[in-house]
Amino acid sequence: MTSSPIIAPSILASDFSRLADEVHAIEGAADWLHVDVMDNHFVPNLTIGLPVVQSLRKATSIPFDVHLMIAHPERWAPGYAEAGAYNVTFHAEACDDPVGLAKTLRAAGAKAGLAIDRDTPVEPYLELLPYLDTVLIMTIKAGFGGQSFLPEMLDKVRDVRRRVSVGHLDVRVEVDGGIAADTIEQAAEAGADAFVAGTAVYGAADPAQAVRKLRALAAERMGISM
Ligand SMILES: O=C(CO)[C@H](O)[C@H](O)COP(=O)(O)O
Repeated sequence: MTSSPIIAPSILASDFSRLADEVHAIEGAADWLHVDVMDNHFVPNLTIGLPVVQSLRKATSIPFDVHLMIAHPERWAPGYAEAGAYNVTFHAEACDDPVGLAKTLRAAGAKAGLAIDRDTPVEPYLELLPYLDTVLIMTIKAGFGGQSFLPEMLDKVRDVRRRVSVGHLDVRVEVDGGIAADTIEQAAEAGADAFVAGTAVYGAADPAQAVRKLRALAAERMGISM
């Protein structure tokens, strides 16, 4: 199955003092809004949490792609599903029972995603794909925006894509970190079909136009006419 590319701008790169306006700037162009939740524990950075997501949910209809870079995701992830997140992704490195948490998220009405950080191999998690809706391959070390894309992470993307294709699974293969006009095509060619972009979108003069350009580049490489 070939799916249209998903472009998910990361609000981490937006102006937090004007969060709702920043979201409205990409509405109608972007597919998902990527929401980076960091706890100053699992990663050294600290961003936003559930109250902000609950408030923002009322300000826009764009689907939320929540990326939990937090310890003990089993304690917090269901709250994001209940707050109306479309997709809730937690880290493999932080979770003892990924299948159990994925089932909980689905029961709460969300899609379930598993994130794999830079230094984590993907092989042990390939057998979990039937329980997942998204696999997020970090193309940087999780924790900060604005880092350089790591092309060596694309072997993980290829591995996941191969397993998804062979198993005829309905799983999005998402990449996050350093995705921009000069890197998105490599990621698409490796098999990614969902792309998080922070700096490349919110650092652009016209964020909506930047989203459209990224989607066109990805679609062309995926052989999809838009
Ligand atoms: O998860 C993240 C950081 O851990 C961000 O989503 C990611 O860094 C996106 O930002 P950029 O496109 O600027 O790299």
